[in-house]
Amino acid sequence: MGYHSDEEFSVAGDKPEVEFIDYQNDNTCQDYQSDDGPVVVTSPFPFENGKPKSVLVGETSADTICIENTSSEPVNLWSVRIFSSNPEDSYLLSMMTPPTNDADEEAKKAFLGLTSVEDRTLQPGQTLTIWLSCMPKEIGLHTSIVHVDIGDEKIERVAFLLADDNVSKALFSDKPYSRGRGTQGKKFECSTFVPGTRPVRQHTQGFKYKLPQYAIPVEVRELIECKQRPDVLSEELSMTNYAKFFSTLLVMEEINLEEEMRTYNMEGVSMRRRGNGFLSLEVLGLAEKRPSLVNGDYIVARHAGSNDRPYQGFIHKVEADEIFLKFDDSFHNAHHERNKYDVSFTYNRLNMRRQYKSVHEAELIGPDILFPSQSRYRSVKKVPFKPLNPDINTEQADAVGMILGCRGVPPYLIYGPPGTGKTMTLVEAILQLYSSNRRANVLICAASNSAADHILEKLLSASYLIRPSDIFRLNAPSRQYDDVNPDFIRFCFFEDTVFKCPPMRALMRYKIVISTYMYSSTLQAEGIRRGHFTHIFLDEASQISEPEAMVPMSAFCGRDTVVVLAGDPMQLGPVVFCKQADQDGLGTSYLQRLLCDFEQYHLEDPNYVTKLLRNYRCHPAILELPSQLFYGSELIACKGDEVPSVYDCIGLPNKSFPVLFVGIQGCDEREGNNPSWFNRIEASKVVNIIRTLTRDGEVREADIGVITPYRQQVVKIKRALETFEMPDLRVGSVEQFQGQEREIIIISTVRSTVKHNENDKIFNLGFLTNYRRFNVAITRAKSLLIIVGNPHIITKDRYWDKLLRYCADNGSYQGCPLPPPEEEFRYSGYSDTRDQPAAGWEYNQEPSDRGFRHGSTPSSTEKVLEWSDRPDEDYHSAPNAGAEPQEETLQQVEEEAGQDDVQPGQNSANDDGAVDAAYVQKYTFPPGWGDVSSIPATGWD
Ligand SMILES: Nc1ncnc2c1ncn2[C@@H]1O[C@H](COP(=O)(O)OP(=O)(O)OP(=O)(O)O)[C@@H](O)[C@H]1O
Repeated sequence: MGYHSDEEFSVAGDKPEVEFIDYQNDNTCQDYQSDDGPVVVTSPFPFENGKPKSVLVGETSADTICIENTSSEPVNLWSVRIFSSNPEDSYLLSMMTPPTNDADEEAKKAFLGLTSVEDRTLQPGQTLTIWLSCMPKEIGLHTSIVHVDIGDEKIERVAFLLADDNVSKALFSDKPYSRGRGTQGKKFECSTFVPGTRPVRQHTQGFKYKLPQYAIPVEVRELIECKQRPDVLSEELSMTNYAKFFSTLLVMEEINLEEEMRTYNMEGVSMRRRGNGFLSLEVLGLAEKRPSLVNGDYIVARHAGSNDRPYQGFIHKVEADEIFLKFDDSFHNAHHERNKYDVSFTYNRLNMRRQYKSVHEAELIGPDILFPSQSRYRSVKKVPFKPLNPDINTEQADAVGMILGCRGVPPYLIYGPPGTGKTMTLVEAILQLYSSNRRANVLICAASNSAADHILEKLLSASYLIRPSDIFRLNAPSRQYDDVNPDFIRFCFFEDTVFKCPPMRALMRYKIVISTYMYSSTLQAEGIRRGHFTHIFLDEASQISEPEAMVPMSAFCGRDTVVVLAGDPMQLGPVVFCKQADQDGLGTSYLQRLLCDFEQYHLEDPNYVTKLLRNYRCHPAILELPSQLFYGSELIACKGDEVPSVYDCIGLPNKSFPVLFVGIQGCDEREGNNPSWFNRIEASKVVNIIRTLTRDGEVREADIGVITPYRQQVVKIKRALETFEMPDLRVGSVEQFQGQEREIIIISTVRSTVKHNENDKIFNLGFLTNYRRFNVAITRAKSLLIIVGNPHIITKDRYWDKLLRYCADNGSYQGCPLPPPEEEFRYSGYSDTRDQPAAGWEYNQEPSDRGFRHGSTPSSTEKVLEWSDRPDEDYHSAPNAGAEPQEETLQQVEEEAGQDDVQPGQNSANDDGAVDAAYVQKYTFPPGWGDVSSIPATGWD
């Protein structure tokens, strides 16, 4: 289908450049060669496996455009011309075969590239062959629009080439993506099974406390599976319904996780006999933790298609994509290599059980933790102290003084925007307690292993004070020994490189214990009682759900325990997979509930709370935008505004503005059955920037961090960096960087394809549209922030667009042509209720105001009206205009979004970095073209 119009082409001088043409993998402009008219024009550079053809930078690629007159009359070919190319002038037309890369110089010189071919007659049946060639100088997508003006027809062809370099080429994947994952949720009916052989317990000591099962009550399960809302969720949260309320939310979450885990079930698979009496099973995706399985988990298997009683197989070892299992002996004896099995994975309930227990026991610790009343107003006597850290400012010192003066609950809160020294204040308070109060026993909890290590690191930087034997870093056995910084190993307890909880007598000797929230329950199992810890510090407390926060609190809070929470509700919140549970309260952190529901916190009574606003981390230019967008411009930049000259090597366009947007049109892809996205072109660009920065040795690799929202992009960038041996350079997700900082942060945004149709322009940016993730990502850099991404995609999200314009307005944009400023969207809603600044809460945008205020959640109806009210864009020049809209079902989209970078049981299984849930949107979009609005319409309508 070509485009036919009665209008004339625009005059040459008016023609716009191709700014951006998008495509989708499986349907392209490639089928436009069968035109209705008498002239047939072929499309150059057909897609390969649904993707643009890959070419190497510096090499010439050429393909033909054949113009055939199929009529019985001669037709006049008025012109064939390159209407526009991106990058500019990257394509040429010619009447002869362009010289190949190894052709001699003379042939190359003799080659005459044109931008247009004019005036000739095509006889009936005659075919004219014209060559379109491109020699990319840069990596990224190269596009060209070719116009053929023949007889009465005007026909358009669009060419795509993706220019790779050696780094991106090495990341190329020829494994096509398929959504197929296991048996897609097929329920494996088995109420009982033949028990398997458990691995030997990793704990040498018998736990004094046995964690109850907390089986899901049948009636609650039925209710939730029938999509009915349990009554308790409509009640106001109180001391009497606290355990029931949160248990119900946990059940909803657990059922969701079970379903998710079932989608990995497999049918008709084989197992292999391995040494030491194991059977091994290949589980594709295991390396990416899809599913997340660790030693001690189990699967259930039976002969394929049978209804036999199934067998339980415990996982004794996990290696790459294989698990090593032990079933009952009878299963092993009956096994033949040719046997086929149906396999069901089970969700690891351990962390859920810890949380059920925590909410049940929370009722025992009384209302001062759960519902700190205003009637029992407290007046804390600030304790004077001599700061150990000479840098701490007045507000931080006040907070420490108050913490030292606290006697028992309610909790004390330190909250404030990124980089305002919350962790530093906690560290000062801990060190003051340690050095001045020999009775003090401190427990510090963090949301992930990396966050817990970060606190250990900060404490150790004052190591002249702390005796190493007084401090202990508790690790779960599932944590890999090699994952721990060798400097920290002496603070851990392990046997044969397996981490353990030390025996009670050793535990009692430590003055400072650092753990993740979840694994702190092991201390209780080991015998530590309530009241042992005089102080409990909960860092990044806004990142965890209330039941998670209750794990250490309900286990260890005695009457006199001082509890201190630090966090920022505008940064990443709790990980919740079930949308309903998320909305009903599981997505609200305990810290947020205190700030929201209790006046003494809400009004920032200094007896309960300190708010920090001085930012010491970021260059003022890095800070300005997040301060404006999320903190009512209240943030005070305390870092100097010098930009080190060592950054000149990357050619900062504005030398005093260290926020650089590097625009690149790459290709977002997925491979195998892994739903996470990657973009090899961006990966290569990131590596290139890193190599330029570190070339002279003035910038250390440890000073650089790479943040990208997609797990697979993390893998690809790490792989690309392996070649250049940069082990100290951290590449991770936003979640893994929360609480952390680097001199230089490079963000790779990955997404490069937008899907939408005429009526529904809701964007498919997935993880990028979470404002909290955005806020965390852009506030990690101290001196230089570089964003590598496709500006045409990024601009579709309100916040990323602001960042893009912020860079452009300050002359700090490099790369492909910028999209025109988007029509100012009136955002009455966001991509979902969690996706707006603090659902139910928001920082007040009035600088004079206090900061927080209650807000209301715009309804989704408002959002739809808003979008459908937008004037229709000009679609008729789209090559697939008129194509049948393809509707993706909610389920498909949920599957896609839900799997993006979140794995059920990930935290439960490996106690590792928390990840935020994907928030699901419903999209309707056509196959074929993406951003149809960006195809130049001039001349064709
Ligand atoms: N009073 C201060 N003077 C100088 N530097 C400070 C001060 N307070 C904090 N910093 C520095 O600011 C940076 C951020 O501090 P910190 O990590 O404690 O902030 P945070 O509020 O916990 O950040 P986030 O919200 O991102 O977790 C660190 O480099 C820290 O050393």
